[in-house]
Amino acid sequence: MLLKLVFISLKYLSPSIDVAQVSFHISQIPVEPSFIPHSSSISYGDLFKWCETRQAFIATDYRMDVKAAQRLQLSAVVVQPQKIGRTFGCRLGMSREPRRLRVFISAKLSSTIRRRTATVEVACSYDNIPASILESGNHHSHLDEDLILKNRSQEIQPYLNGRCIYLVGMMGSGKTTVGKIMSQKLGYSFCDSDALVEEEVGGNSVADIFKHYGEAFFRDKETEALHKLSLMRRLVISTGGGAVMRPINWKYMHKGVSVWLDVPVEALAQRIAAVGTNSRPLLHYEAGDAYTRTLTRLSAIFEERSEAYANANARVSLENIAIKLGQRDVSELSPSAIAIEALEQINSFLKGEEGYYAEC
Ligand SMILES: Nc1ncnc2c1ncn2[C@@H]1O[C@H](COP(=O)(O)OP(=O)(O)O)[C@@H](O)[C@H]1O
Ligand SMILES: O=C(O)C1=C[C@@H](OP(=O)(O)O)[C@@H](O)[C@H](O)C1
Repeated sequence: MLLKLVFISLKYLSPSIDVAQVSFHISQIPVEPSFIPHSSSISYGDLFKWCETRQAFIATDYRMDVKAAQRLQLSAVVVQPQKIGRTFGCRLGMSREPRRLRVFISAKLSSTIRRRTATVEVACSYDNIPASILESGNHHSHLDEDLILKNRSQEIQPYLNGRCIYLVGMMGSGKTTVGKIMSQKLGYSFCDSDALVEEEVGGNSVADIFKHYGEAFFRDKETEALHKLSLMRRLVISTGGGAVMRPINWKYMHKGVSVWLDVPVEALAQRIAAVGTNSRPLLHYEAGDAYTRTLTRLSAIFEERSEAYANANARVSLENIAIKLGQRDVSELSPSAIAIEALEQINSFLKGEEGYYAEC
C-alpha cells in the first residue's frame, strides 16, 4: 500500500519566517500492508528506517521525540495518524521551538482504494494564518526534488565508477531534457549523439543529413559517434531514437549503463506535435493533422523497436511513475521526477550486478 505523507521544507525554520516560503511536497512512501494508517498498526521503526535511507525527513511519534532526528541532523516531523471513518488524518507538529508549525492533513481514501493508493488533501495553518495562504497541495518543490536527485546521485556514484549513462528511447521521450538533469546531479558532462554526428558532418542538421546523404549514411555516422563515446567516461549520453536497432551500437552502449525512457506513444505524439516535426525526418511522411500524423508514425516505429529498447539495463516507465505518484496523466510528470526514477532504476541495476554483494 502507498501511504502519502508530507515533506515539509526546512525553509520555515528561518527566524524571519515568511509564510509564502513554507512549501509542501507530497510524496509517496511504499509501505507494507501493516502500515495502514492506524496509529496502532503503523510501525514507526520501519517508517523511520525508510526515512533514514532517503535522508529526506523523519517521521516519529511524540515519545520517540527528536533525539533520533538530531542524530540524523534532520528536523522531526511528528505524525499522529488517526482514522476517521473512511478518511484518515495526520496531525503533524514540528518539534523545533519556539517556532511550531502545525499542519493538518486529511487524506481521503478515494475510489482508487482497491488499487491501494490514496489521494491526499492538505490543509495547513501557521499559528493564525489561514491555510489558503500557504503553498500546499500536490506540489513538488524544486528544493525537495533537488535534494532527492542529489541523494540518489550520491548513492549510485561509487557503483557507477565513472561509467557513462546511455539514455535510449523513442524520439521525444525526454532523453535530452532528463539527461541534462541527470548529468548535472551526477557531476557528469552531457552529450547528445545526434549533435556529435552533426558536428562530424560539417554542422549539417540531422534533417539535412537525412535529406542529402540518406538514412544509411546517418546510421553509419551514428555508430561512429557511439564508438567514440564508448571510449569516454563520466558522460550522460542522449542517443538518437534509432540507435538501438544496430547490435554493434549495443556493444558500445554496454560499456556503460543504458536506460530506456519508456513513454507512451500518445504522450510522445503530443510533445512532438507541440514543437513540430521539422527536426525529425522520420516523421515527415504521414497525412492528417499534426497529432494524428505523428501518432500513426510513432506507433509504427515503436512496434519495430520495442524489443530493441528492452535491451537496456534499466527501464524507466512513465506509466509506472504516474501510478507511484498517484497521477492520472503521464504528461503531468516533471523531468525531475523522471530523472529521480531513472537514478533509482540505475541503482537497482547496479545493485543486481555481479560482484555488488562481494564489494559491500
Ligand atoms: N517530462 C516532460 N514533460 C513535458 N514535456 C517534456 C518532458 N520531457 C521532455 N519534454 C519535451 O518534449 C520534447 C522532446 O524532449 P527531448 O528531451 O528533446 O527528447 P529526446 O531527446 O528524447 O528527443 C521537448 O520539447 C521537451 O521540452
Ligand atoms: O528515432 C530515430 O530514428 C531518430 C531520432 C532522432 O533523435 P532523437 O531521438 O533525439 O529525436 C535522430 O537521431 C534521427 O532523427 C532519427
